[in-house]
Amino acid sequence: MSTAIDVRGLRKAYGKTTVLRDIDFSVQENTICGLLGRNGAGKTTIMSVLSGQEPSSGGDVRVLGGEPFENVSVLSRLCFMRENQKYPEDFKASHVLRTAPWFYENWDRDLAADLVAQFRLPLETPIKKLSRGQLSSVAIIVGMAARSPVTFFDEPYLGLDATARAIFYDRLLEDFMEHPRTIMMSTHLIDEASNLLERVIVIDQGRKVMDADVEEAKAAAFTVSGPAAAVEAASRGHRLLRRQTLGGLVSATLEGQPDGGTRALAAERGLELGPVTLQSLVAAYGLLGGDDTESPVEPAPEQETIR
Ligand SMILES: Nc1ncnc2c1ncn2[C@@H]1O[C@H](COP(=O)(O)OP(=O)(O)OP(=O)(O)O)[C@@H](O)[C@H]1O
Repeated sequence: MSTAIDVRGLRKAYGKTTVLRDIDFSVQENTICGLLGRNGAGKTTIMSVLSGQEPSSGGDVRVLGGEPFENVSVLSRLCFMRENQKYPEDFKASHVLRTAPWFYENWDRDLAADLVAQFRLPLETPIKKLSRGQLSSVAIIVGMAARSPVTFFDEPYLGLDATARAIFYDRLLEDFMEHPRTIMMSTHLIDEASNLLERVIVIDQGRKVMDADVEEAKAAAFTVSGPAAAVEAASRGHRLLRRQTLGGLVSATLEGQPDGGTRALAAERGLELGPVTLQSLVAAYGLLGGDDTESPVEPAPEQETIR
Protein backbone atom coordinates (compact mmCIF):
# COMPACT_ATOMS: atom_id res chain seq x y z
CA MET A 1 0.00 0.00 0.00
CA SER A 2 1.40 3.42 -0.77
CA THR A 3 1.31 6.62 1.21
CA ALA A 4 -1.51 9.05 0.35
CA ILE A 5 -0.62 11.81 2.79
CA ASP A 6 2.84 12.54 4.11
CA VAL A 7 3.50 15.43 6.46
CA ARG A 8 6.99 16.27 7.81
CA GLY A 9 7.73 19.11 10.20
CA LEU A 10 4.57 21.02 9.24
CA ARG A 11 4.38 24.51 10.69
CA LYS A 12 1.67 27.06 10.16
CA ALA A 13 1.62 30.59 11.49
CA TYR A 14 -0.81 33.44 11.07
CA GLY A 15 1.30 36.55 11.53
CA LYS A 16 3.18 36.07 14.79
CA THR A 17 0.85 33.31 16.02
CA THR A 18 2.03 29.79 15.35
CA VAL A 19 -0.94 27.42 15.26
CA LEU A 20 0.75 24.21 14.02
CA ARG A 21 4.20 23.11 15.17
CA ASP A 22 6.44 20.40 13.91
CA ILE A 23 3.71 18.00 12.84
CA ASP A 24 4.72 14.66 11.32
CA PHE A 25 2.42 11.89 10.16
CA SER A 26 1.61 9.80 7.17
CA VAL A 27 -1.62 8.15 6.09
CA GLN A 28 -1.64 5.08 3.89
CA GLU A 29 -3.86 4.97 0.83
CA ASN A 30 -7.41 3.66 1.37
CA THR A 31 -7.58 4.44 5.06
CA ILE A 32 -10.22 6.32 7.01
CA CYS A 33 -8.36 8.48 9.47
CA GLY A 34 -9.90 10.55 12.27
CA LEU A 35 -8.40 13.91 13.14
CA LEU A 36 -9.31 14.64 16.74
CA GLY A 37 -8.63 17.35 19.27
CA ARG A 38 -10.22 20.10 21.29
CA ASN A 39 -11.58 23.34 19.84
CA GLY A 40 -8.83 25.41 18.27
CA ALA A 41 -6.36 22.50 18.29
CA GLY A 42 -5.53 22.99 14.63
CA LYS A 43 -7.59 20.32 12.80
CA THR A 44 -9.18 22.62 10.21
CA THR A 45 -5.84 24.30 9.62
CA ILE A 46 -4.18 20.94 8.91
CA MET A 47 -6.91 20.01 6.43
CA SER A 48 -6.75 23.44 4.80
CA VAL A 49 -3.01 23.03 4.21
CA LEU A 50 -3.37 19.41 3.04
CA SER A 51 -6.10 20.39 0.60
CA GLY A 52 -4.08 23.29 -0.79
CA GLN A 53 -6.45 25.97 0.48
CA GLU A 54 -3.59 27.61 2.36
CA PRO A 55 0.19 27.43 2.10
CA SER A 56 2.14 26.01 5.01
CA SER A 57 4.69 28.19 6.82
CA GLY A 58 7.30 25.44 6.91
CA GLY A 59 7.89 21.74 6.57
CA ASP A 60 7.00 19.38 3.78
CA VAL A 61 3.47 18.30 2.85
CA ARG A 62 2.77 15.72 0.15
CA VAL A 63 -0.65 14.51 -0.91
CA LEU A 64 -0.75 11.79 -3.58
CA GLY A 65 2.95 12.40 -4.08
CA GLY A 66 2.85 16.17 -4.66
CA GLU A 67 2.80 19.43 -2.74
CA PRO A 68 -0.91 20.39 -2.85
CA PHE A 69 -0.70 24.21 -2.81
CA GLU A 70 -1.43 25.59 -6.32
CA ASN A 71 -0.80 22.16 -7.80
CA VAL A 72 -3.66 21.28 -10.15
CA SER A 73 -2.59 17.67 -10.61
CA VAL A 74 -3.01 17.10 -6.85
CA LEU A 75 -5.98 19.40 -6.32
CA SER A 76 -8.01 17.68 -9.05
CA ARG A 77 -7.88 14.48 -7.00
CA LEU A 78 -8.93 16.03 -3.69
CA CYS A 79 -12.22 17.00 -2.14
CA PHE A 80 -12.41 19.14 1.00
CA MET A 81 -15.85 19.63 2.51
CA ARG A 82 -15.57 22.12 5.28
CA GLU A 83 -17.96 23.03 8.00
CA ASN A 84 -18.59 26.55 6.64
CA GLN A 85 -18.60 25.58 2.97
CA LYS A 86 -19.34 28.59 0.76
CA TYR A 87 -21.60 28.44 -2.31
CA PRO A 88 -22.36 31.10 -4.92
CA GLU A 89 -25.15 33.53 -3.96
CA ASP A 90 -28.62 32.20 -4.93
CA PHE A 91 -27.36 28.67 -5.49
CA LYS A 92 -29.73 25.81 -4.73
CA ALA A 93 -28.71 22.24 -3.93
CA SER A 94 -29.82 21.29 -7.46
CA HIS A 95 -27.18 23.71 -8.84
CA VAL A 96 -24.51 22.23 -6.60
CA LEU A 97 -25.28 18.72 -7.80
CA ARG A 98 -25.38 19.82 -11.45
CA THR A 99 -22.00 21.57 -11.28
CA ALA A 100 -20.17 19.08 -9.03
CA PRO A 101 -19.37 16.64 -11.89
CA TRP A 102 -17.37 19.43 -13.59
CA PHE A 103 -14.94 19.31 -10.69
CA TYR A 104 -14.95 15.66 -9.67
CA GLU A 105 -14.18 13.17 -12.38
CA ASN A 106 -15.39 10.16 -10.36
CA TRP A 107 -18.74 11.83 -9.58
CA ASP A 108 -21.51 9.25 -9.10
CA ARG A 109 -24.88 10.73 -10.07
CA ASP A 110 -26.88 7.75 -8.77
CA LEU A 111 -25.19 7.82 -5.39
CA ALA A 112 -25.87 11.56 -5.14
CA ALA A 113 -29.56 11.06 -6.02
CA ASP A 114 -29.87 8.22 -3.54
CA LEU A 115 -28.35 10.29 -0.74
CA VAL A 116 -30.58 13.28 -1.57
CA ALA A 117 -33.58 11.01 -1.00
CA GLN A 118 -32.17 9.50 2.19
CA PHE A 119 -31.29 12.87 3.69
CA ARG A 120 -34.61 14.33 2.44
CA LEU A 121 -32.73 17.28 1.03
CA PRO A 122 -34.92 19.91 -0.68
CA LEU A 123 -33.18 20.58 -3.98
CA GLU A 124 -34.99 23.76 -4.98
CA THR A 125 -34.66 25.77 -1.77
CA PRO A 126 -31.93 28.45 -1.91
CA ILE A 127 -28.85 27.17 -0.06
CA LYS A 128 -28.86 30.20 2.21
CA LYS A 129 -32.34 29.23 3.44
CA LEU A 130 -31.43 25.62 4.27
CA SER A 131 -31.28 24.53 7.89
CA ARG A 132 -27.87 23.85 9.46
CA GLY A 133 -28.41 20.08 9.16
CA GLN A 134 -29.57 20.35 5.53
CA LEU A 135 -26.47 22.39 4.75
CA SER A 136 -24.33 19.64 6.26
CA SER A 137 -26.12 17.07 4.16
CA VAL A 138 -25.28 19.01 0.96
CA ALA A 139 -21.58 18.84 1.91
CA ILE A 140 -21.80 15.17 2.82
CA ILE A 141 -23.53 14.29 -0.45
CA VAL A 142 -20.89 16.15 -2.47
CA GLY A 143 -18.01 14.70 -0.44
CA MET A 144 -19.30 11.17 -0.87
CA ALA A 145 -20.54 11.26 -4.48
CA ALA A 146 -17.28 12.94 -5.59
CA ARG A 147 -15.41 9.72 -4.73
CA SER A 148 -12.18 11.69 -4.81
CA PRO A 149 -9.04 9.64 -4.14
CA VAL A 150 -8.46 11.84 -1.08
CA THR A 151 -11.45 13.33 0.76
CA PHE A 152 -11.40 15.65 3.77
CA PHE A 153 -14.52 16.08 5.90
CA ASP A 154 -14.28 18.81 8.51
CA GLU A 155 -16.91 18.14 11.21
CA PRO A 156 -19.40 17.02 8.57
CA TYR A 157 -22.28 16.32 10.97
CA LEU A 158 -23.07 19.81 12.36
CA GLY A 159 -26.82 20.16 12.86
CA LEU A 160 -27.58 16.66 11.57
CA ASP A 161 -30.10 14.69 13.59
CA ALA A 162 -29.13 11.26 14.95
CA THR A 163 -30.85 9.40 12.08
CA ALA A 164 -29.07 11.47 9.45
CA ARG A 165 -25.72 10.96 11.20
CA ALA A 166 -26.29 7.21 11.25
CA ILE A 167 -27.12 7.32 7.52
CA PHE A 168 -23.89 9.21 6.89
CA TYR A 169 -21.70 6.74 8.82
CA ASP A 170 -23.40 3.67 7.30
CA ARG A 171 -23.36 4.91 3.73
CA LEU A 172 -19.80 6.17 3.96
CA LEU A 173 -18.56 2.81 5.23
CA GLU A 174 -20.57 0.91 2.62
CA ASP A 175 -19.28 3.11 -0.20
CA PHE A 176 -15.71 2.99 1.12
CA MET A 177 -15.82 -0.84 1.03
CA GLU A 178 -16.88 -0.79 -2.62
CA HIS A 179 -14.70 2.16 -3.63
CA PRO A 180 -11.74 2.38 -1.26
CA ARG A 181 -10.14 5.79 -0.99
CA THR A 182 -8.34 7.90 1.58
CA ILE A 183 -10.62 9.81 3.90
CA MET A 184 -9.62 12.16 6.68
CA MET A 185 -12.38 13.37 8.97
CA SER A 186 -12.27 15.74 11.91
CA THR A 187 -14.87 15.02 14.56
CA HIS A 188 -15.79 15.65 18.16
CA LEU A 189 -18.32 12.78 18.10
CA ILE A 190 -15.64 10.18 18.59
CA ASP A 191 -17.64 7.19 19.73
CA GLU A 192 -20.25 7.65 17.01
CA ALA A 193 -17.57 7.69 14.34
CA SER A 194 -15.25 5.15 15.92
CA ASN A 195 -16.56 2.22 13.84
CA LEU A 196 -15.46 4.06 10.74
CA LEU A 197 -12.00 5.00 11.89
CA GLU A 198 -8.98 2.80 11.40
CA ARG A 199 -6.49 5.43 12.45
CA VAL A 200 -6.64 8.42 14.74
CA ILE A 201 -4.39 11.41 14.93
CA VAL A 202 -4.94 13.66 17.93
CA ILE A 203 -3.81 17.27 17.88
CA ASP A 204 -3.50 19.45 20.94
CA GLN A 205 -2.49 23.12 20.81
CA GLY A 206 -1.00 22.71 17.36
CA ARG A 207 1.06 19.61 18.15
CA LYS A 208 0.46 15.95 17.40
CA VAL A 209 -0.05 14.12 20.68
CA MET A 210 -1.37 10.75 19.57
CA ASP A 211 -1.14 8.78 16.35
CA ALA A 212 -2.50 5.27 16.58
CA ASP A 213 -4.22 2.38 14.92
CA VAL A 214 -7.67 2.40 16.58
CA GLU A 215 -7.83 -1.33 17.32
CA GLU A 216 -4.31 -1.41 18.72
CA ALA A 217 -4.97 1.64 20.89
CA LYS A 218 -8.20 0.15 22.24
CA ALA A 219 -6.45 -3.15 22.95
CA ALA A 220 -3.84 -1.29 25.01
CA ALA A 221 -6.27 -0.28 27.79
CA PHE A 222 -9.27 -1.55 29.74
CA THR A 223 -11.77 -0.33 32.30
CA VAL A 224 -12.57 -1.67 35.72
CA SER A 225 -15.68 -0.50 37.59
CA GLY A 226 -17.16 -1.11 41.01
CA PRO A 227 -16.67 -0.11 44.65
CA ALA A 228 -13.74 2.27 45.11
CA ALA A 229 -11.54 0.11 47.33
CA ALA A 230 -11.88 -2.94 45.08
CA VAL A 231 -11.18 -0.89 41.95
CA GLU A 232 -8.10 0.50 43.66
CA ALA A 233 -6.87 -3.00 44.44
CA ALA A 234 -7.51 -4.19 40.88
CA SER A 235 -5.68 -1.17 39.48
CA ARG A 236 -2.36 -2.03 41.12
CA GLY A 237 0.41 -2.55 38.61
CA HIS A 238 -1.44 -0.66 35.87
CA ARG A 239 -0.98 2.96 34.93
CA LEU A 240 -4.20 4.85 35.72
CA LEU A 241 -5.31 6.84 32.70
CA ARG A 242 -8.61 8.14 33.97
CA ARG A 243 -10.83 7.84 37.02
CA GLN A 244 -14.51 8.71 37.22
CA THR A 245 -16.69 8.50 40.29
CA LEU A 246 -20.41 8.30 40.92
CA GLY A 247 -21.46 7.95 44.53
CA GLY A 248 -19.38 5.09 45.95
CA LEU A 249 -18.68 3.63 42.53
CA VAL A 250 -15.51 4.20 40.58
CA SER A 251 -14.62 3.48 36.98
CA ALA A 252 -10.93 3.42 36.16
CA THR A 253 -9.36 3.34 32.72
CA LEU A 254 -6.07 1.48 32.98
CA GLU A 255 -3.20 0.89 30.63
CA GLY A 256 -2.48 -2.70 29.57
CA GLN A 257 -4.80 -5.71 29.75
CA PRO A 258 -6.13 -7.47 32.84
CA ASP A 259 -3.97 -10.45 33.81
CA GLY A 260 -5.13 -13.58 35.63
CA GLY A 261 -4.70 -11.93 39.03
CA THR A 262 -6.81 -8.92 38.07
CA ARG A 263 -9.51 -11.17 36.63
CA ALA A 264 -9.59 -13.31 39.77
CA LEU A 265 -9.81 -10.22 41.97
CA ALA A 266 -12.58 -8.81 39.79
CA ALA A 267 -14.51 -12.06 40.06
CA GLU A 268 -14.08 -12.18 43.83
CA ARG A 269 -15.03 -8.53 44.47
CA GLY A 270 -17.82 -8.24 41.85
CA LEU A 271 -15.99 -5.76 39.63
CA GLU A 272 -16.79 -5.23 36.00
CA LEU A 273 -13.99 -5.42 33.47
CA GLY A 274 -14.66 -3.92 30.07
CA PRO A 275 -13.08 -2.69 26.89
CA VAL A 276 -12.22 0.95 26.56
CA THR A 277 -14.01 3.09 24.01
CA LEU A 278 -12.04 5.32 21.67
CA GLN A 279 -13.70 8.37 23.20
CA SER A 280 -12.72 7.46 26.76
CA LEU A 281 -9.23 6.56 25.62
CA VAL A 282 -8.78 9.97 24.05
CA ALA A 283 -10.36 11.55 27.14
CA ALA A 284 -8.08 9.48 29.37
CA TYR A 285 -5.09 11.18 27.85
CA GLY A 286 -6.71 14.51 28.82
CA LEU A 287 -7.46 15.48 25.27
CA LEU A 288 -11.16 16.13 25.35
CA GLY A 289 -11.33 18.98 27.80
CA GLY A 290 -12.57 19.33 31.37
CA ASP A 291 -16.26 18.56 30.94
CA ASP A 292 -15.79 15.01 29.87
CA THR A 293 -13.64 14.06 32.85
CA GLU A 294 -16.42 15.23 35.17
CA SER A 295 -19.05 13.05 33.54
CA PRO A 296 -20.70 10.34 35.63
CA VAL A 297 -19.69 6.72 35.32
CA GLU A 298 -21.31 5.14 32.32
CA PRO A 299 -21.13 1.41 31.73
CA ALA A 300 -18.90 0.67 28.78
CA PRO A 301 -20.65 -1.22 25.98
CA GLU A 302 -20.27 -5.00 25.92
CA GLN A 303 -19.02 -5.03 29.49
CA GLU A 304 -17.90 -8.30 30.82
CA THR A 305 -19.01 -9.02 34.38
CA ILE A 306 -16.75 -11.37 36.24
CA ARG A 307 -18.32 -13.13 39.18
N1 LIG B 1 -6.95 32.93 9.55
C1 LIG B 1 -6.55 32.83 10.83
N2 LIG B 1 -5.88 33.82 11.44
C2 LIG B 1 -5.48 33.72 12.72
N3 LIG B 1 -5.66 32.63 13.49
C3 LIG B 1 -6.31 31.60 12.93
C4 LIG B 1 -6.78 31.64 11.59
N4 LIG B 1 -7.37 30.46 11.31
C5 LIG B 1 -7.29 29.72 12.44
N5 LIG B 1 -6.64 30.40 13.41
C6 LIG B 1 -6.33 29.92 14.76
O1 LIG B 1 -5.66 28.69 14.61
C7 LIG B 1 -5.99 27.82 15.67
C8 LIG B 1 -6.45 26.49 15.10
O2 LIG B 1 -7.71 26.68 14.48
P1 LIG B 1 -8.48 25.49 13.77
O3 LIG B 1 -9.70 26.09 13.13
O4 LIG B 1 -7.54 24.78 12.90
O5 LIG B 1 -8.89 24.57 15.00
P2 LIG B 1 -9.82 23.27 15.04
O6 LIG B 1 -9.04 22.21 15.71
O7 LIG B 1 -10.36 22.99 13.69
O8 LIG B 1 -10.98 23.74 16.03
P3 LIG B 1 -12.55 23.35 16.14
O9 LIG B 1 -12.62 21.97 16.71
O10 LIG B 1 -13.06 24.38 17.10
O11 LIG B 1 -13.15 23.48 14.77
C9 LIG B 1 -7.04 28.51 16.52
O12 LIG B 1 -6.42 29.08 17.64
C10 LIG B 1 -7.56 29.59 15.59
O13 LIG B 1 -8.00 30.69 16.33
